[in-house]
Amino acid sequence: MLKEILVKKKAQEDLSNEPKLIKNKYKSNSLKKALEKRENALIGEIKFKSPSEGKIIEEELENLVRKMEKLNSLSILTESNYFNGSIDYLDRVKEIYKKPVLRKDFIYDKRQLYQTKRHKADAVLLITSILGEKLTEFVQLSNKLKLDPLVEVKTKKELDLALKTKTKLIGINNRNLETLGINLERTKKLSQYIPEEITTVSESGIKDIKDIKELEDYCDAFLIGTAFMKSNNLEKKVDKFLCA
Ligand SMILES: O=P(O)(O)OC[C@@H](O)[C@@H](O)c1c[nH]c2ccccc12
Repeated sequence: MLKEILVKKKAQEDLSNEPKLIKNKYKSNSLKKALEKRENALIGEIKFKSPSEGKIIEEELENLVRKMEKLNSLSILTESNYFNGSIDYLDRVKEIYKKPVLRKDFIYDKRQLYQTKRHKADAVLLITSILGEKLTEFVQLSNKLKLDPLVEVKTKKELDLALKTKTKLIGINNRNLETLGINLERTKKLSQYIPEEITTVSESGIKDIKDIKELEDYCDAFLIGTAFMKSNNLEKKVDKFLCA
């Protein structure tokens, strides 16, 4: 799956004119800091479609943001083919939501980091299985651009690579990107190797308070998308998760 997404993305995206920002024109909000508040350590994700769910929701982006505004941070899917996202969503969200916004996409080229910054995100997802040994350089450039990198891992080997970088945020993805299956045990298994000073985020497949209770001793924060998007009362769902 990951491979297909990347092939299509690379074929469509023209990064040749992406300006390299010299000055940091945009101030950014620290995602790590936002997640340090134990009672609001949630990243709410906006995604309209996904390979595992198909179509998820049809609603105006701004409406969704307003309903989620109590959350301390948001993740915005910007990949277009498989997730119906758009890079412009970042600008639209930042117009009305002043807390940290994470760009959720498939980053393979450093120019995408400048692009992310230009579209005003505060943080960026870096997927270890895409970047491999290049991860260190990408973390460095993200930090330089004041884009908090959230480094995503799925295996112990990927985690070892992530720990060699200067990242302060690590996300453990509970979803297998090939089979799309969920395994929450992965958070339990991998978190034990992550040093205290790093903020550990458990990503994907968290459906209800029970899942949060099961994992809360193993991580510092949660990234939740589908459960929010599919809820028939999003504001209430946000309140419920915030009280967990
Ligand atoms: O909708 P969920 O199961 O709550 O998952 C959210 C998020 O973790 C998931 O969208 C995700 C995690 N890593 C990714 C990488 C690319 C695209 C999407 C993702």
